Amino acid sequence: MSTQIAPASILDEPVSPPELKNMIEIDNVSFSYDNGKTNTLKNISLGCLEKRVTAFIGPSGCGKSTLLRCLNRMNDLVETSAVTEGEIRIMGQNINGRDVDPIELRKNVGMVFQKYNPFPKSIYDNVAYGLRIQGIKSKSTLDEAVERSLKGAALWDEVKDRLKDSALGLSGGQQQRLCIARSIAVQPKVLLMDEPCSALDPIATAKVEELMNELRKDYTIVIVTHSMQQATRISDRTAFFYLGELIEFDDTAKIFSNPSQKRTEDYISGRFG
Ligand SMILES: Nc1ncnc2c1ncn2[C@@H]1O[C@H](COP(=O)(O)OP(=O)(O)OP(=O)(O)O)[C@@H](O)[C@H]1O
Repeated sequence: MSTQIAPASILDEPVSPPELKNMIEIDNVSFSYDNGKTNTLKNISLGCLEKRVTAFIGPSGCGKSTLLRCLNRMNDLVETSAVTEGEIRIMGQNINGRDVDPIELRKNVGMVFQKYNPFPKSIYDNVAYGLRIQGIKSKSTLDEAVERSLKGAALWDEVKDRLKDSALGLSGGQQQRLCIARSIAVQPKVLLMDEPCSALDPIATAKVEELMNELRKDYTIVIVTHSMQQATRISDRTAFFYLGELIEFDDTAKIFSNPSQKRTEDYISGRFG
């Protein structure tokens, strides 16, 4: 079955070697926003391989962001919401267990949002923020972490001479890479990205995509994207959702060249969504 002409992957090693483990295990998860009256997510099971990029795709309202926010318990902020069934494990630990502190969880599971949201502080202070709230005061430790994180976010060369300037003076693409630097400064294991390029122009998008290829060497990445071209370029595996259900989950190359399900085929070929 041929679908659409998909652009080539930009990833260095797009294969999934069998020795890779699942960093995230989503095991038969249902989720409700309204005290269990209706389930927005229904019986979702999938695993996200460590140091690989998993893309969530599907039409608006299918539950991609909801599932992403379940992974660092951001949905806890909605009082009436809950995982009604199943379990999510990260590094083998049930993240909804009673002993899990969501603030601790979020140190390991960072998040980058659609609308870049630097603090109205200097570039340096933005990146150092998470470390300072962990109580780190040593200037040399902070300097080192700021440089490492900005290099890791491919922003160092552009800002190294103006670290004390306001982050709000950077371009949109630079602000998004600064937010990525802020997330990786605390050395999480997982990076969740909710449409990180949707507010960026094509050049800034290309930079963030190249950056993701680099970040994937150290982090497990889960990205929600509306762009099927982006999913093809930067993800190893893709999950297609529809009306709160996981319809198909497979290697990205397979999903976009030879999907098993008709609904996946219809979606990626633009017949709906
Ligand atoms: N805080 C909330 N309270 C109640 N319902 C919500 C909340 N957030 C999302 N929903 C509902 O849950 C469903 C799934 O929304 P979600 O944002 O996860 O979908 P999505 O696939 O990410 O959509 P989009 O691509 O448009 O961002 C939608 O019907 C939405 O209205």
